[in-house]
Amino acid sequence: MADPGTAGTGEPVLRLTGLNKSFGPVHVLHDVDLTLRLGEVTALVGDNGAGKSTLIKCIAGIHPIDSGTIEFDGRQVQIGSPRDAAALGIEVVYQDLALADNLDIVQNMFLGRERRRGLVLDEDSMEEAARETLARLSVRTVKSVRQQVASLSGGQRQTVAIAKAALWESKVVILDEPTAALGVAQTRQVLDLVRRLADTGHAVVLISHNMNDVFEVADEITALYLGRVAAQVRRTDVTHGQVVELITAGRSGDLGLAPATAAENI
Ligand SMILES: Nc1ncnc2c1ncn2[C@@H]1O[C@H](COP(=O)(O)OP(=O)(O)OP(=O)(O)O)[C@@H](O)[C@H]1O
Repeated sequence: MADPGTAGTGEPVLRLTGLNKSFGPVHVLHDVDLTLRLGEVTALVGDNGAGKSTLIKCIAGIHPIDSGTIEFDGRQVQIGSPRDAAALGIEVVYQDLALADNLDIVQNMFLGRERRRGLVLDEDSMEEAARETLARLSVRTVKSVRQQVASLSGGQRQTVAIAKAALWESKVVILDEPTAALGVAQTRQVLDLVRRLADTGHAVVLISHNMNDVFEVADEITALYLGRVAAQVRRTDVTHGQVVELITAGRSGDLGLAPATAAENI
């Protein structure tokens, strides 16, 4: 029987309990529980409108929550702004990547958080840190950290955005459909990077509609259905078909879920 939120082996870093979020009369998230663990990739899946973006925006401090608790590193926290999220070590890579084309990789990785020595930018230190981060993540697809982002391929841009998120001693990195616009080879590279991000100690959330990506790289799968957690299960405990059922019907008949994890009474 699946045991939501406790089956993983990594250390829990972020725990959401009973999270609710409405926009006016529209109740979007219902009593959402979610545990993220260091060293693990949690795939967040769900149909269009299931509430994935809303959930990550609550974690990222963009949407205030209506009720529920957020624990980070074992203590209860309030995340009132993206700045609060970043201070805790939560980074989000949105689909637009938020990279500046006219700047190089180093400038992008430090955009808005530049290092200075006195009044001048400490270019050497930033360049070194950018190189180190890319090396730690075994990124070999980027030739020079002084390359302009405008000249990079889609996969390289995604790589830079992910490395940027890993630069800030972040503990939780949330990736919104990182492979959506990529071809086969670049998808492969980005999935490898997602895995390495977890292997270097981060808790990674991967939002994806692609079951192959999910099964390739996730440790844990959380399925949202109409704003409720239909299941949080180990990837090795489920089949593609069962996850598709969770996404499309909010339950899977042949999956032995504890009652609390089944999206009942919807
Ligand atoms: N600012 C808002 N005001 C009102 N309703 C909203 C707002 N943001 C999201 N919603 C509603 O919340 C529900 C969940 O949307 P959300 O974007 O979180 O889903 P999603 O799972 O990310 O979908 P997709 O896969 O299409 O991105 C939808 O019904 C959407 O219309």
